[in-house]
Parts: sequence; C-alpha cells; structure tokens
Amino acid sequence: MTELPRTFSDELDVRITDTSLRDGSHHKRHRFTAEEVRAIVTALDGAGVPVIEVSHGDGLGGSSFTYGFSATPEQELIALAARTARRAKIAFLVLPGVGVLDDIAAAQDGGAQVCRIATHCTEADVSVQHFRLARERGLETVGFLMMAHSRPPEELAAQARIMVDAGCQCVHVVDSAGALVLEQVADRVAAIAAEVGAEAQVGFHGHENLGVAVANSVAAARAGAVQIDGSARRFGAGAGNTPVEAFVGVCDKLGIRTGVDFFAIADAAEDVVRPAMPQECLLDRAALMMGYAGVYSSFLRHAEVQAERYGVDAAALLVRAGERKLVGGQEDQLIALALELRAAAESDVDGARSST
Ligand SMILES: C[C@H](O)CC(=O)C(=O)O
Ligand SMILES: [Mn+2]
Repeated sequence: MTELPRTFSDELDVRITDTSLRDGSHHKRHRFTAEEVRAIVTALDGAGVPVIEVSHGDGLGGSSFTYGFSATPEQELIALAARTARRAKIAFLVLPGVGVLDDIAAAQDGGAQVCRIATHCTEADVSVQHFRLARERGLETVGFLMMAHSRPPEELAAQARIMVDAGCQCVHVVDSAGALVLEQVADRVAAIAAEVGAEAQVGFHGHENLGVAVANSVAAARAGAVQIDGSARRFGAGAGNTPVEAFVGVCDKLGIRTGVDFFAIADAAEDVVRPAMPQECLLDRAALMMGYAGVYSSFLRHAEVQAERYGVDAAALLVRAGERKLVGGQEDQLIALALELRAAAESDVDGARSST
C-alpha cells in the first residue's frame, strides 16, 4: 500500500469534510431549516467531524429560479453553523458566476473558515479571482474540479495547476456523476498530486451512483488524497455521497486515521441526519443511469420535475443528458431533452396508428 502523506497532524491521515448540509441540499430541494442545521452541526461536531460544509446545493447565490430557492437564507445557516460548532470548521461552496466575491466575504463574516470553489473540470481559469480573494482574506481554500470522470488525468492535472497557482490549497477530484471506478479515481488523484507536489493537497468527493463511493474514497486516499468528502447517511445528490459513517468504519479497519468516532457518527447519521432527509438517497434506476451515463448528480431532482411535467421517463431523460454531455449550469436543457423524448414517443404512437 502507498504510504499516506501525513499532512494534517501526527494524529490524522485523512481529513473528512461532511457535506450533508450542502450536497444534501439538492436532495432536500434546498429546504433546510435553522433547527435542522443546528442539530446536524451539533451531532457531526460531537462525533469529531473536522469540517462541515453548509451552503445552497449549488453554492452561494444558488437560491434562484434556475436551481431552486432556499427555505432559509444560506448566509444565516452558515452563521448559525459557525456559532454552533465547537471544534469543526465551517466550509462553504461557491461556483464562480453563481456566487460572487461579496458572497465569499459575507460567509467569512458569518464565521466560515474554509472556502471551496468549484468549476467544471475544464474551466479552472474562472476561479482565479475567487481563490485570490479567499487567500487575501485568510480563508483556507479548496478547489473542486467537477465532472472529473469526463477528462483524463493529465488534463485534470493541468487544471489543478491553474487553481494552485491562483491560491488553491487542496484540489479535489470531484466525481459529480458517481461515474468513476477505483483505478480511475486513483489515477486522477495521483496525476494531480504529481503536478502540484508539496504546493497543495489533493482531495476526493464521491457520489454513490455505482455503489462504490467508499471504495473509491479509499482508492483516493491510497493514491495520495488527504481530504475526503462524504455525507452522513449519504445525504447528497443522486444516490448520495460517500457515507461518512461507513467510510470512517472502513478507515478504522484499514488503519487510516480520520479522527472521527465511528459509534458517534453512526448515531448521528441514524438519529439526527436521517430525520432531516425527505427520504433515503436511493441507488435506484435513475441514480444508476447517472453513474453509468456520467450525468451530474444534482440533475436528478430537476430531471424528475421535467419528466413529470412532460410525461416522460426520468431515467431515459438522464441517459439522454449523459449522451449530450450536459454539465452543471445546463439544468434548463433538461426541458428541451424532455420535449424531444415526448415528441419521439408521440411519433412512435402516430407511426403505430398509421400502420394499423
Ligand atoms: C454544485 C455541485 O453540486 C458540486 C458537487 O457537489 C459535485 O459536483 O458533485
Ligand atoms: Mn457532489
């Protein structure tokens, strides 16, 4: 086994960020209440989770007609989380163009300490001014290369270089579609680690759409990732994220030190996080299609809405989104694809009628 870099402290091999209060926002259609945030932060913090991400699912500024309106303003939730956590750092996500520089400043004023900046994996250049501002303000920075399955390791490494040169301290391979499998994760992590060397860390953010998020996270750690994302009870987009409680248990057995108490995080997932979820995150047909076809996990809820509205099958709609290689920010194109599917179904019916 590859030696794990000891980057955080003598006691920690990987640092976990729980993203149920951000990625889970997609699953909950951005309806978190203050009480849920307080309860979840208290439970995760008590279990020893070192970083807790809180934001609209699509990051700061995501509350909109395009992505869905938040029930509670995200800056209020971030400030509440920061007041509640005793040990954990509060992180937030920003997608340049969705969130703006002032949003970063406001989140920091609310007490957040970790700024995570996400771009499509070929567009790291749009994050440069955001990283610069975050570092000027003394925030810890993380870069997200989203839809990382869609480009080869060497291209991701070149994009990681852009982020690191701008001030990113840890570049995450983000498996937005849950489409990567084992070596595909390791190769991407290793390529970025080789590119950035001692200048930055590497991280991994997994989704469960092919059922291998925990295994992928271990593969990432063995390839050199020292920050790993997950969500208690898999509370995230698509089939959900890497289940933190299972990842912690697996790490305990492998001797990878996370600093999180397995029994406490298992209780938090079951007793506190699950009650805040509208339903379990399912590895059902639609989620599987996303992993298999490489579709952005947060499209799931949008696809369900359009499938219902236009009377088409959500799984078929997601497969078509994969064929068209849609990326985050193209949620509206699901409407055009649903109309195409409906037109194709109607012409099949017309064809069948005219041949009888
Ligand atoms: C904005 C996205 O939900 C970020 C993310 O978690 C992913 O790409 O996965
Ligand atoms: Mn995600």
